[in-house]
Amino acid sequence: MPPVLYLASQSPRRRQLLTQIGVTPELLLPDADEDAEALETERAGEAPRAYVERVTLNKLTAACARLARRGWPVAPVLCSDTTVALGSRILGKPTDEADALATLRQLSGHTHAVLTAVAVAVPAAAGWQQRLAVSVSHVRFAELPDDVLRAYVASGEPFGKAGAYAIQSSLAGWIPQIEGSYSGIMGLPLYETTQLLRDLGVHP
Ligand SMILES: Cc1cn([C@H]2C[C@H](O)[C@@H](COP(=O)(O)OP(=O)(O)OP(=O)(O)O)O2)c(=O)[nH]c1=O
Repeated sequence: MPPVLYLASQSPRRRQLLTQIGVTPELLLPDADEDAEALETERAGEAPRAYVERVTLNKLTAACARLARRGWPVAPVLCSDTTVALGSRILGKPTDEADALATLRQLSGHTHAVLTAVAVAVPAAAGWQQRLAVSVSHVRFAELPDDVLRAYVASGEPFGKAGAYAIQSSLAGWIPQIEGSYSGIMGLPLYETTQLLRDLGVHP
């Protein structure tokens, strides 16, 4: 029997969030020789929204190709990407401790945007039907003391996270205000995801 949904994501948070809305996905993780980072390459001058949409559709296309290559049963596929933007500047995942510290210092005392795109492909008569939605949230950080930032970076928490932080971590203690979607900031906007899955007849 094919699964209800494949989740093409290495993020344990996305799996946890999908489970929260009653979907237990089958994981469709990249093969060892796939270059997942290449799908997230930035283009000079590209706006954050265009970037997050393009990367998410890249992930989806790669996931559908993976399914076909493996000969796994055909079923709907879901992908997502989270991008942090300070104005028009994209703040990606930190490359090392210095980069994480520099990123967090830029966020300190300011409001930034968190954009999460979610895309779903469903099997159709000719290939796949694709749909995408984007959730945009705003997060305000208080002034972050340097000793707090240094300890946070030393904890390892920033790595693998867009913008070098997680809202579901201790740094939440320095966020006086968010506007938008808490689940979207974490990595999968549950309202938009539910709407897409309902529209496509995947999940009630
Ligand atoms: C801003 C923010 C990001 N994040 C995480 C969500 C994502 O996992 C990560 C952004 O990287 P993504 O490239 O969106 O996702 P990923 O590489 O972890 O997983 P995959 O591409 O396989 O789906 O940052 C949080 O967990 N909390 C936050 O508050």
